[in-house]
Amino acid sequence: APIPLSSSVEELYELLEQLGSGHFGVVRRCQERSTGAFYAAKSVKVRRRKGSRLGLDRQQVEREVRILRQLRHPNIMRLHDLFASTAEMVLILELIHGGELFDFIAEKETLTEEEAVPFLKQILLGVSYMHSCRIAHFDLKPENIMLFQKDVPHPTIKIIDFGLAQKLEEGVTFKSLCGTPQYIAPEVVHYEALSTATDMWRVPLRPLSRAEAVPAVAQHPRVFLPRSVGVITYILLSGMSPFQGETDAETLANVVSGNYEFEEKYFSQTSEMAKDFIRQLLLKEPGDRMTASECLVHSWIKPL
Ligand SMILES: Cc1ccc2c(c1)c1c3c(c(C)cc1n2CCCN)C(=O)NC3=O
Repeated sequence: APIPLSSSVEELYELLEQLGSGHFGVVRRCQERSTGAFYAAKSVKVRRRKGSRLGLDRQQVEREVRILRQLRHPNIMRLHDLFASTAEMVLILELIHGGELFDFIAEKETLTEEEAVPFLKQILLGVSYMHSCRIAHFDLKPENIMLFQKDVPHPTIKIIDFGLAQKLEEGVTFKSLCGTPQYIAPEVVHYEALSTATDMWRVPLRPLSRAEAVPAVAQHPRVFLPRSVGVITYILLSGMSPFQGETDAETLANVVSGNYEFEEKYFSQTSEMAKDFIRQLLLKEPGDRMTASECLVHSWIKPL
């Protein structure tokens, strides 16, 4: 019998329980029939017609796939297979068992510096690799940082969900919707040049809907570092968000003014090196922030 040109995902994979759903679509555990191996199947409804509101833009999903195909790093989830039909696309992804870093912190309240540094080092390795490929994630936040397994002494970090990622072409300015800026970076608010730093400046406000996305001009940036590693570090060590205000407006004002502090109540046990690491990231001027590689050799991350 002729080999079918394109088979449906169900022919090759048994779809199992739902693992999560959100703007990224629906994620289910699945098992490859031929090998018995388990994966995550992320199915995304794509628009049938240009103008329709339902589903995501096919180009956007195709961009995610193109980007995932370029990335091969132990701290970035792997794309295993892809199925596309007129109504939906199914990405077969590496199955990550340990859940979100966010939940892991929630269980522990806060992490000691000894626990936080190994996580941050892996995030930085994944981020610096992605940025060296000139790829910006544009939606990096604790929900998108998962643990490969969690009940092990040294959990492996996996960065997931490149649904909003962009390839920063050499010298090319591209306009892009900065997706859900759950963390409004100062440069976004002021419509200044965005870059990989913007990709990472992330202050966890309340989850905003995609509709609240702020159009942003992402320009060809110098590849430098994101503020969000600073924010994520602040949260890992204190359980608090540095710019959180009573209302989103207040949080935004704090973000734009760049004012935050190390409250004694939460930081009395924190080392000067850890605070210096955070200070060198939570800088308003994107160009002043450490780059990922600079972070990796900061005295707090790289012991002498
Ligand atoms: C065990 C488990 C539970 C929830 C999962 C996943 C795995 C998961 C996975 C992925 C994505 C993009 C989202 C996922 N979600 C949705 C929540 C992500 N923040 C993925 O790429 N591999 C996963 O295992």
